Amino acid sequence: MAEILDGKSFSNKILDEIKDRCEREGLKPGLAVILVGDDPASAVYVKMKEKACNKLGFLSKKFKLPADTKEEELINLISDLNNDNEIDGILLQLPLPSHLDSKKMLELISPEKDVDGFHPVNAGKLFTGQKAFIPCTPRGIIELLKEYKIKMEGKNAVVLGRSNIVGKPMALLLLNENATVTICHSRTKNIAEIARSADILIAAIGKPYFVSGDFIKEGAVVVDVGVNRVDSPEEGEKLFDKNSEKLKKIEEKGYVLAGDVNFEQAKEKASFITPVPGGVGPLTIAMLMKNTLESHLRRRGK
Ligand SMILES: Nc1nc(=O)c2c([nH]1)NC[C@@H]1CN(c3ccc(C(=O)N[C@@H](CCC(=O)O)C(=O)O)cc3)C=[N+]21
Repeated sequence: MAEILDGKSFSNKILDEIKDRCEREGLKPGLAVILVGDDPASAVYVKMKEKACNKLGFLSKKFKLPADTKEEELINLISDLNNDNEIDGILLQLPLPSHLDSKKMLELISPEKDVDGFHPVNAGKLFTGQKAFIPCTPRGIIELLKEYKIKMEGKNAVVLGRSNIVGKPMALLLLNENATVTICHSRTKNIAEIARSADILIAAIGKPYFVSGDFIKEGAVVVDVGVNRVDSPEEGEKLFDKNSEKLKKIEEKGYVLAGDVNFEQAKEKASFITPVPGGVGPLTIAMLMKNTLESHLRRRGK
């Protein structure tokens, strides 16, 4: 039976440390969050980022733009924020409505304020091993593994998923920690078999419960990045056990979060596992705050 990697408690510890430091040193980092359109999940995430800012005493500026925002308006806002001295971090919440080109918009954010680490300059610096803003989710996972003293050096790490936001930077960070890294994706053959070779398995594919128990080697460390919303009872019945709490949640809340990993099956084989919710998600927010503090310090030459 696996030990839980408690991302929620660890992220609270990180947030407390940031808060203490800001109070001690009289720091007030500023984060701007841009939300375009009215995707309900995005609204929830943006609210969580605002809450974290308030808790830490950060300056928080939120920009809620309508779904039909013109490219030019977004360009102007990003440009204003690049020049706003109170702002240390700019986060453009993804996904954007389809008429806006997210690659193009992300490139307009000053790399010095790119606390998401999505700008090609930061991605390139990570690639070449220079100091850079590291994308929050993979950074949080590395810190979580270190917190639990999980050795990465020489271990077989398998990353499921190859996105620019999680999979690719995750693989590079594990490589930096001297793991032997394999990346699997939608065209990979024998994905379960490759996953079973993993000492450390990172699931970042975005399909609820894709990773079943037979993807997992006995004693593996399993990190679940999935935050899939399951909102129909029919889909819930296919995924979860009849008497699962998750089925009740769909009725109560209208949806429930499911990871990429079938937690009930995986926990029987893994040595450590992250839950969903309460695992990687909260760490993403904590790392965003950490990146924003670091940006603030750097911009002030500290
Ligand atoms: N520019 C940009 N940067 C992002 O970092 C970004 C983004 N766009 N778009 C969407 C994804 C998703 N994301 C999450 C953050 C926190 C939780 C989180 O804290 N989840 C809680 C539960 C939240 C709930 O109940 O819905 C948990 O897992 O315990 C999840 C997901 C950041 N993202």
